[in-house]
Amino acid sequence: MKKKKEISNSRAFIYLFFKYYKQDFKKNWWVIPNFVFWALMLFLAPLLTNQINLALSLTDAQKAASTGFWLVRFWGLETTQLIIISVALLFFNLFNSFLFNWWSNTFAKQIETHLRNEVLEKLIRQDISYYSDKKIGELLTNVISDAQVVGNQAVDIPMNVASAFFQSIIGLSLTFILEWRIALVGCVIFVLILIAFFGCYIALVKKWEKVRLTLEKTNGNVIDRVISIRLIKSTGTEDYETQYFKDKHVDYYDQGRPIGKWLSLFSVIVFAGDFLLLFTAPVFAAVFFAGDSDTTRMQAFFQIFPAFVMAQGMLTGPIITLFVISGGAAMAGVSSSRILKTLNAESILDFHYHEGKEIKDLKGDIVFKNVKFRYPEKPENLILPNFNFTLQYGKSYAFVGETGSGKSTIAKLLLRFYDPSEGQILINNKDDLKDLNLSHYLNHVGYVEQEPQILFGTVLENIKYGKFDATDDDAIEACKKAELHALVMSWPEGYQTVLGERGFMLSGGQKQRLVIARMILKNPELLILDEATSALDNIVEKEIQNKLNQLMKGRTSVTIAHKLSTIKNVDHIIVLGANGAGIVQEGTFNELTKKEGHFKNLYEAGKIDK
Ligand SMILES: Nc1ncnc2c1ncn2[C@@H]1O[C@H](COP(=O)(O)OP(=O)(O)OP(=O)(O)O)[C@@H](O)[C@H]1O
Repeated sequence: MKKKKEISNSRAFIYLFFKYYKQDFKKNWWVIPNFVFWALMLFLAPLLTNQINLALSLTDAQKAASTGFWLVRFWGLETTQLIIISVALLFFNLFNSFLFNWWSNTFAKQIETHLRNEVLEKLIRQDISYYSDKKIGELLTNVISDAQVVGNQAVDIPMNVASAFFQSIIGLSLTFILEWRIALVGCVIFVLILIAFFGCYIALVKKWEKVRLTLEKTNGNVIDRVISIRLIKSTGTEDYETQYFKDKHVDYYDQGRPIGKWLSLFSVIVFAGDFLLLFTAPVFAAVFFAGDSDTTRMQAFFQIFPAFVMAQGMLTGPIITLFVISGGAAMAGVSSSRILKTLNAESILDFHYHEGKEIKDLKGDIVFKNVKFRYPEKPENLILPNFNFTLQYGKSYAFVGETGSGKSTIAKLLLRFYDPSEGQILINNKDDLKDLNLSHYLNHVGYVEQEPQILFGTVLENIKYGKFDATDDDAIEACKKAELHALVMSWPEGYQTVLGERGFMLSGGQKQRLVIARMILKNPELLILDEATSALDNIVEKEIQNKLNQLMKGRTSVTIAHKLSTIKNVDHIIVLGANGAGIVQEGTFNELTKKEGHFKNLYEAGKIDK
C-alpha cells in the first residue's frame, strides 16, 4: 500500500490545527484581537495596581517630586479615575475571556467532529485489504479518542503557548520598567528555570509518547477480545482472558511508572523556580539598597513592590501552564500523527465514487477475460491462473472445489473487493469493472454470505439498507415473501423493533430471512450467494434454500457452495482445483456426476455435503 511520507508528531499536530483554523477563518478571525486585548490587560493590570498603590500611599510632596511616566505621574489621572478605569477594564476583560472560552470550547468540538467524520469517511472508503492487518479495536480508538484529544488540545495548546509567551515577555518588560536591577537577577533565574524545564520536558515527552502508543495497542487488543465475547462465553475462557488482560497491562504499567519520577522532578523545578523568584526581589533589594545612607531608594522599591510581585508572577505562571499542558501536548502529537497516517493512507483501488461510468442495468454477460489473481497481502500465492469464463445473463452458476481453491475469491472479485492482478472482468460484455462507478454497479448486485450482516437499527432500516428510497409498504411486502412478516409482527414494536448489535436477538435462519427480504426489495440483476446456508441446520437450510432458489429466478446468480442441495439445480457448475489450479471441470450436475474426474471424486469422498 502506498503511503505518504510520515511527519513528526508535533508537526502533525501543527498541521491539523492550521488546517482547521484556516478552514473556518471567517468564523475564527476575531479571536486574534480578543487575544491581543487580553495581552494588553496583562500589561496594564500591574501598572494600574502600581498607580493606585502610589496614589494612595505617597504624600503630596512625594507626588510632586516623582519622576518617570510609568511610576508616579498617575498618567494625569485622579485616584478615583484610576479605580474606575481599572474596574471597567476588569469587567471588559471578564466579558472578553467569556467570549474566548466559549469560542475555544466550540472550536474544540468543531475540530473533533470534523476529524471524526473525515477519519470515518476515510475508513469506509478504504479497500478491504486495508483491514487485513489491522485490529478493529485499534481503529475505533483512533476515531474516537484521537479525534477528541486533538480537538481539545488544538485549542488548549496554541492558546496556552501563546499566552505563556506573551506573559513572559510582558512580565519581563514590566519588571525591567519597575526596577531593572532586580529584574536582571529575576531574568537570569527565569532563563535557568526554562532550561531545566525544557530538558525535563524533552525527556518526558518521549516517554509519554511511548505510553500513549502502548495504551492504544493495549486498547486495540482488549476491545478486539471483548468483541469476540461469544467465543469466550462458548469456550468458558473467562479466566484465561482475565489473565490475558492482566498480562497486556503489564507493559502499559511498566512504561507509565517512570513518568511519575519525571513529573515529580518537573514540579520541583517549577515550584523551586517560583519560590526563588519570589525571594529574589526583597533579598536583592536588600543587597542593592542596604548600603544607601538614606532609605529613599529602599522605600521607593517597597512602594512598587506589589506591582513588581504581580509582574514577576507572570514569569512563573507560564512555566506552570507549560507544565500542565505538556502531557496533553505529547498525547496530541501521537494522536495527530496517527490521524494523519489514517487520512493519508491511499487505497489500492480507485472506486470512482464521484466519476466513472454509470451502468443502467446489468442485463448482459459478465466475462472473466484472462484473469489472474494474487492477494496483494500475499502476492507469492497465485489463486487464479489465467481464468476465462462467461456468466450469461439470467443463468445460475455454482463454484465448487476443495477448501482454499478460490471460490470465495471469485465473489470478492465480482464485488470488487479486489481487482484482478492481470486481465479484466467485463460487465455487460463491454465495460471493465475497474472503470465503473462502483456504487452504481453495486446497486445491481446482491450479496448473501454465511454470516448475515445485520446493522444496529430497526427492522425496516435493515431491510431498506441499499435501497433507501423504497417505501415501507414495499419493505413489508418483501418481508412477507421472505416469510418473516409473522415473526416481526409478533414483536410489540413490529417493524420499528431495534435489532441489537450484529442481530443478537435473531436466530441464524431469521437473520438469513431478513437478508433475503433485503434482496427481494433490492431486486439485483446479479446475485452472489457465498455459502449462504452453510451455517444453518438441515431443516432451516431447506426452507432458506427454497427461498434462495426462488430469488435466483430471472437473474444471474453465482453460488459458492459446499452443499449438494445448493448446486443441484443450477444451470452450470464450475469446479476449481486446489493450489491455484483454476477451472478443472465444468458442466451440469448430471454431467459431472457421471464423468470421472475432480467433481465425482469430491462428491464421492463426501467433500460436497449431500
Ligand atoms: N485476504 C487474503 N490475503 C491473502 N490470502 C488470502 C486472503 N483471503 C484468502 N486468501 C487465500 O486465498 C486462497 C483462496 O481463498 P478462498 O477464500 O477463495 O477459498 P475458498 O475456495 O472459498 O475456500 P473455503 O471453501 O474454505 O471457503 C486460500 O488459500 C486463502 O488462504
